[in-house]
Amino acid sequence: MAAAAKIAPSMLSSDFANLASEAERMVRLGADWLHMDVMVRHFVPNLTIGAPVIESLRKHTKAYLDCHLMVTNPSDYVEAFGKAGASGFTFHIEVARDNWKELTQSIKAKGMRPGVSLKPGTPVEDVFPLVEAETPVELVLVMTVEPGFGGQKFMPEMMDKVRTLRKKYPSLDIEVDGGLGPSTIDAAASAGANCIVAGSSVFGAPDPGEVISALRKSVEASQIKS
Ligand SMILES: O=C(CO)[C@@H](O)[C@H](O)COP(=O)(O)O
Ligand SMILES: [Fe+2]
Repeated sequence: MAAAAKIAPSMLSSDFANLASEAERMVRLGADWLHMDVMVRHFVPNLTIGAPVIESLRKHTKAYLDCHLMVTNPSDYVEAFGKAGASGFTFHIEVARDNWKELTQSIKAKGMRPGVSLKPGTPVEDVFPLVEAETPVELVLVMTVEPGFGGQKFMPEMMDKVRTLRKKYPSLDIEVDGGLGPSTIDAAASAGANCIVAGSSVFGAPDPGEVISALRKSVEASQIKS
């Protein structure tokens, strides 16, 4: 069975001063997940949010908090994110080549769904062992921009990675992140992505609900065709 469509507005593009009401607005407009970008000025040159913000937001929403950790030491964050109420914990393979097994197990032990992400320059084969492990990751996040900032241009050449993953793992959650919106969604959806992160295209739209439903329609239409 096809993995269900999950539309995940990236809260990086929201009004951080009103995070709880922005989250509530996204859920009301049809978001399935809320994508939370964690950056601490190493791995990427930007600074966003950490566990205290997840903990505060959790008090205001029951939504699935899809946490994308762009940090060099993800294992140091597992305990705090589990306690804070994160739902998914996605780390980068580039910084977890030696400890991904223990890391995945600890994420699960703390009650979160483990995911792995790969930067544009990282070959897709690098994540196969994690999907096939005894304790597997449950989501692969294919970066479609260089991580670090919202509002960048979608890299269509990353769709080969999505196609490869979808062919090999028919029911895996495959997430795409970076530059997704109404003009790029068909490429990602037809390649087989089912979890769609979208920041600037949702928050910058006059009608964010319309964008969320257009993203969902494209994923569902591609699934019917395949
Ligand atoms: O992880 C990242 C950036 O590193 C993303 O989640 C962005 O926040 C997506 O923003 P848009 O490209 O959709 O504006
Ligand atoms: Fe992200």
